[in-house]
Amino acid sequence: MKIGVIGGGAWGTALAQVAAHEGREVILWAREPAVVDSINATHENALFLAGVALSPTIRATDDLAALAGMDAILVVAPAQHVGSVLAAAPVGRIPLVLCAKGIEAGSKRLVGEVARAVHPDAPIAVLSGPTFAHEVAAGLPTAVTLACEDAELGERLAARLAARHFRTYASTDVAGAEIGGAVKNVLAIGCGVVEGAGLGQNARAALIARGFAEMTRFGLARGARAETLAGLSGLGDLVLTCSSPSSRNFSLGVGLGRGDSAAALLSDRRTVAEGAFTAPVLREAARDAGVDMPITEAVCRLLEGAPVSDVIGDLLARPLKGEAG
Ligand SMILES: NC(=O)C1=CN([C@@H]2O[C@H](COP(=O)(O)OP(=O)(O)OC[C@H]3O[C@@H](n4cnc5c(N)ncnc54)[C@H](O)[C@@H]3O)[C@@H](O)[C@H]2O)C=CC1
Ligand SMILES: O=C(CO)COP(=O)(O)O
Repeated sequence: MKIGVIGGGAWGTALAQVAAHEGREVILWAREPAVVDSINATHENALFLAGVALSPTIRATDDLAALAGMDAILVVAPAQHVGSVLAAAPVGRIPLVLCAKGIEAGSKRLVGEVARAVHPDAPIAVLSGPTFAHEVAAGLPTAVTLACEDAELGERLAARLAARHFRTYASTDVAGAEIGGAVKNVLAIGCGVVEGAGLGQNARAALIARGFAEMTRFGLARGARAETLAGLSGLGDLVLTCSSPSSRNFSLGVGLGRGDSAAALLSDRRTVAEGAFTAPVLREAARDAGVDMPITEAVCRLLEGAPVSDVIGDLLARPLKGEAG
């Protein structure tokens, strides 16, 4: 089986490593010539996944045309860039496995909707779950959701992308898998703020639980299934990303919680914190759908520069309500 990977960041590289270890032929497209050279010459991605010895069979390229004829293409560019990169890729009817977590600004589309618009003949699947790239690349046990509306294709892809330490659980709920991954990044920024501002463990647990309620309300309004949101790609990833400074979203939140500005925190990073881009568009999408998302609203205000004490004070001052509400 020939696997193409679009995106030479940490996650594209880790997924390429899993596939190559399973004996797949892997071609990875990267945007940065330095990544292509580093992978081909030294079998390491020194820019985005330094210190991991990659399989020498992974071939990197800067030419999207090299992905023609693959059996499946993993799409691992940041959510805001998936549309433009896919538009230049020779996809046709090749199954696309979408691995980015986010909502496109402006269009308010999930990544699957973006991919369908660009390549309407390509079957779409979503791979999502609690997956820090460095752990996956190190061969540590990991489990993900592999969602595809075509159940038979989904099971085939799940079998072919799995490895002994990388368990894939098939699902047909594409929207559910996508929404969990997109929303958890925003909530992880909020949990980071709690950490950075020293608000305590109780507050963080409350934010995870009430954040999950938000994710569920939004997901159900957009056609997701509750069991998907409670699974690996929803609650599973929410718990991971909200508990660890390994998360770029969580660590962005820690900086905000300490009083640094979003602009300063985002300006000197090469890696992506998807929640910063998803938060404003998620807020718009939630308002469109008539869904109350107070934590998402709070994260947006913090990204816009509102003082932490004001935002937390306003969250706590909201009228009391029933837990199911
Ligand atoms: N790193 C991780 O542990 C995981 C990441 N993801 C998701 O995978 C996606 C990619 O993230 P990472 O691989 O971590 O990236 P990264 O943060 O390691 O690297 C940044 C990536 O963004 C790309 N990029 C920057 N500007 C671009 C542009 N204008 N056009 C196209 N690409 C551009 C770079 O080429 C590079 O591949 C994100 O949606 C992320 O949420 C999902 C699961 C785990
Ligand atoms: O999606 C991830 C883990 O599942 C990675 O999280 P961060 O993008 O916040 O680092």
